[in-house]
Amino acid sequence: MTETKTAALEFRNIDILFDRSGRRGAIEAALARLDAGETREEIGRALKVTVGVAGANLAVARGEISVLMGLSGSGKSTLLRAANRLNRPVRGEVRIGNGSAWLDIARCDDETLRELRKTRIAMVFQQFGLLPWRSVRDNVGFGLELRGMAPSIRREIVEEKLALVGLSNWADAQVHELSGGMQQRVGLARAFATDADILLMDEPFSALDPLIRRKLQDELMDLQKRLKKTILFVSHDIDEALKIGSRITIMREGRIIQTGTPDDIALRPVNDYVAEFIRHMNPLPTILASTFMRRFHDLPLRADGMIDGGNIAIGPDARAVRIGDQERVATAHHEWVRGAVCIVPVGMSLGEVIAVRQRSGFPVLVEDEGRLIGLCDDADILQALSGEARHG
Ligand SMILES: Nc1ncnc2c1ncn2[C@@H]1O[C@H](COP(=O)(O)OP(=O)(O)OP(=O)(O)O)[C@@H](O)[C@H]1O
Repeated sequence: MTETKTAALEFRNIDILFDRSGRRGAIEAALARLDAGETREEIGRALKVTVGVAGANLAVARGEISVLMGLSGSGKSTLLRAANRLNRPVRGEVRIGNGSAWLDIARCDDETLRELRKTRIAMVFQQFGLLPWRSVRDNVGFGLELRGMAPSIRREIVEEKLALVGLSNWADAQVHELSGGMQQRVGLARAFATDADILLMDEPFSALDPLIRRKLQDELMDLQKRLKKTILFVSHDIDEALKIGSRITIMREGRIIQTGTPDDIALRPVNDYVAEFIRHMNPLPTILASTFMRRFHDLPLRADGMIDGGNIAIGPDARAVRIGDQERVATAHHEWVRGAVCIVPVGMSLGEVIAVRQRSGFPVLVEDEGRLIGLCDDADILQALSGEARHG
């Protein structure tokens, strides 16, 4: 399996059950019923055992942001918390790469687990998990302090991480003096300070108001470009998931329904349940030109040899374009001049394509690594807006 090679963290056949009955053998009985195909609800009713996660398989690749998405109670946090054994699976493995070998977090000894939590896996919570009576600096350095790191070295690392999240001037402030968004930055800095390569983020931004939330999402994506951590991120917001996730996993009633890239989820939902999530997303920042443009190789040629794009014709050298009986130049959108047709990159979002289309007044051409490959006209944009995006 190629995924295994590059995975930093891998869940294999994970079942996590919670016994509310206190009866001996309840978990084993629940597993037997689970294997016989009974639902979470049936098992809960019959045995007072909650199925938190069932049969979950997920590989999180090194350096990616993998988002767990689903409604409340779908098992996202339960699965996430198995990654540092805050929840212990009753069956299955949680594998983490350790040099050239794998370690099973679900079964390793306590000493190894403590070491992993200190050095490899850090967690950022929704409610920040900060110590309000400590200063910002002392919160960021908390994990290092626990590790027994000397104050002078600790201070250096803490300053560096505070600068990373833009809080250098707040180092001596008390945490309660900070706004929610700033407190969450302290949480991020603390996670970064440990140098953990795996970050677990449980709805870290959901307590924040929408503007701050979007800003922190942008900041996280920026930081991630530089730091290249492996991030497992829980969210119940499809827009957030599609924005920050390199891969998204949709969960329902403890089970994984679909794992895929944002495009897979948005354009190729495996069933109505996933499609329903997608119907509620905001397509403007999410859908990319690559997915709703018309590709040149799907378009007919005109008698004069130009590609027939309806309202626009594109010459064989692909820079000479014709609208009606007028020749136009095609130019990169950031070098736009009046009367020109704009060329945008294939990764441009629907919202931005609309803005460019609006400004130039012409259909928009799409390029990939310097080569023109397609176009977006009003009909393509409307189809994308109405959820009928073209498949890439
Ligand atoms: N420690 C626990 N003890 C008993 N039941 C639990 C425990 N943790 C989770 N559960 C149950 O497991 C199921 C999945 O919960 P989980 O918190 O993982 O869902 P979630 O998708 O993260 O939801 P939310 O978005 O509301 O946090 C729920 O039915 C929950 O009540």
